[in-house]
Amino acid sequence: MSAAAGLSLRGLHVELGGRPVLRNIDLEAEAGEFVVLAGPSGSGKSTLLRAIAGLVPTAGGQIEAGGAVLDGLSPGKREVALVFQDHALLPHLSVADNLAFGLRARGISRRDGRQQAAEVAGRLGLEALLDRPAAQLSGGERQRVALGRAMLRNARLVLMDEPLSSLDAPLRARMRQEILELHRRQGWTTVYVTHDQAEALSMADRLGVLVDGQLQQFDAPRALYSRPALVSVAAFLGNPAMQLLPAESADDQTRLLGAVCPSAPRQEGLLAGVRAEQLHVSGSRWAPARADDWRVPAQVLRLEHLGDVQWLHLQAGAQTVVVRVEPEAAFELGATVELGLSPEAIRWFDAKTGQAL
Ligand SMILES: Nc1ncnc2c1ncn2[C@@H]1O[C@H](COP(=O)(O)OP(=O)(O)OP(=O)(O)O)[C@@H](O)[C@H]1O
Repeated sequence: MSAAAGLSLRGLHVELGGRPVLRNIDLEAEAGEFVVLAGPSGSGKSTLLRAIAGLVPTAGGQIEAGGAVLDGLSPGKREVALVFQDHALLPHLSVADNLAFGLRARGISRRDGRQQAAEVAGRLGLEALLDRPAAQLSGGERQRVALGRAMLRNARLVLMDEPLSSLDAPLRARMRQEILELHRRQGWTTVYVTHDQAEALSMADRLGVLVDGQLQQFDAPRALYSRPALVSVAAFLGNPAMQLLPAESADDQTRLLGAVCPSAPRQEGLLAGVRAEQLHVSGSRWAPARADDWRVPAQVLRLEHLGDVQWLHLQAGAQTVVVRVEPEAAFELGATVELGLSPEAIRWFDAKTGQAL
């Protein structure tokens, strides 16, 4: 139904209320790619989508989709579909009328509009609901209608702004798959905004992390997770995020990552990034201590039991760290355990610049 199209942003700059909200954004997405944009609240994710759609003015840079420059085109001329978190449906209109909404403005007759709406409803499993008012739909059904609208928009590029955030967890997991299948079937280039870690890591072909209006890193999710280029990405991505331990400061910290880590780079002002699943602890089956570990005694501060996993919070010198252990592991509060770390698991950062070494 829709032609595939890539997206290219070059030096994109947006100011709102006299303040820069997006700064010098460069991003190239291939046609058919599923791009996810993640980042803390207020980092500019929605603004970036709105700028691509032509809903906020840009103060510099260029936006190209499918080889066509979009700057200067009105939103209606951009062939871009937007799917919002609240679905933007008209509650009193039927599913059919919601789907067909906007087709009339594009010169499509009422009869053709209804026929196209019925076809799309069939593909989304909504055919039995065509006459039902949108207000009487479940969250998942509403989400499907919003996706159906994007399909009817005949869009080259589809922008989704936290489309699943109002759904409960099991439905969200199912809709993730539905959205990915639809994206592939339709040949869309999709830019998907979320602050959900699981969505960002599992859905993206490539993932961009925005912090404070700047695109920090744009790469495959696995690369971002295991090799963050910046402290800002390390500190955002993953649940829990990468733990950043200062390597040079108080005596205790030096003990953790100086004396105990003989091959640590001899440089001041470093941060050692480690993930909870890369730390080892005596008494755990999932995270057993290994022979070549650097080791340090640590005290059990707290255990967080989440059903399928436990997070063990430890105090090691002045540092608190979290280790992932099996749900049945038993640790006594206040007990001393041995915390271990394989030197090769560490990702080193320059504390001043935030850059990975
Ligand atoms: N119309 C506006 N006028 C002035 N500032 C705005 C306007 N809209 C957004 N902002 C500011 O721009 C920044 C980015 O907002 P944006 O909604 O793009 O962030 P976000 O990353 O999508 O956040 P969230 O995850 O909370 O939705 C925020 O500081 C916000 O306050």
